[in-house]
Amino acid sequence: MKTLVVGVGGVTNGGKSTLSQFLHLKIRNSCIVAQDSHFKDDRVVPVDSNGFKQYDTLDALHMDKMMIEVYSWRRDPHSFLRQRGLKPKDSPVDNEVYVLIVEGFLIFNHRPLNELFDRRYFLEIPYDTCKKRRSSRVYSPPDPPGYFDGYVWPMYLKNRSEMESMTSEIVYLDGLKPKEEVLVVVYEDICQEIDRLQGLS
Ligand SMILES: Nc1ncnc2c1ncn2[C@@H]1O[C@H](COP(=O)(O)OP(=O)(O)O)[C@@H](O)[C@H]1O
Ligand SMILES: NC(=O)c1ccc[n+]([C@@H]2O[C@H](COP(=O)(O)O)[C@@H](O)[C@H]2O)c1
Repeated sequence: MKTLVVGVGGVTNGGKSTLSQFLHLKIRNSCIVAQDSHFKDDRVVPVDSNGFKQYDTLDALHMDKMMIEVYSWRRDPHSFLRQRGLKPKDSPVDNEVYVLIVEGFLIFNHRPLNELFDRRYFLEIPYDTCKKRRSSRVYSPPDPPGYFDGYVWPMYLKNRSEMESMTSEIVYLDGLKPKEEVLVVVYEDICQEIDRLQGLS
């Protein structure tokens, strides 16, 4: 049995979930761990000096719990899939590749997680598109007025430069391109890697 850990990072509303869901549907024996599911309770997320809730930092996330999930997959991907109600497909020969797709806006900023990736993709879109997409999304709690300009975008720039100082092996993807185009590029790249792991190329 072989494993492949794929990171789908990027700016908020860059298209991470869309890409990850597509990959999961297309790649056998794959599953998703999403950083979004690991936000701390709103009551414990502190407010900054401008009165904005500090959601866009690693401190707002239960990274310890997220790591436990990833380690649990690594220990036994087959059981992990079963526990999630997915049906693992075994190949007759013992070279099945299990693929973990980890998606989230700060996955490459957390060193212990960043170290585990075999492939890193990062979706980027410009400020105005990001602001527009974000304005039609409802978070819990919803963004207060001025949150994007006063907090989210400045934090994105800060987190991105921190990420770039930590790792260089990132494939940047243009999230303005049609979904199908983005999806097919990444899918083919991963398929090539799976073939390589299976000794098929
Ligand atoms: N390539 C794309 N072109 C146009 N819209 C997109 C594209 N990818 C995603 N979207 C749209 O942008 C919004 C955010 O996408 P989503 O995948 O949820 O982003 P993220 O997980 O990065 O926050 C959704 O409405 C989605 O349909
Ligand atoms: N899911 C939550 O509990 C929650 C709450 C408030 C803000 N957010 C926002 O989620 C964003 C990250 O997720 P996306 O990359 O999917 O947009 C952050 O910019 C953060 O401000 C999430």
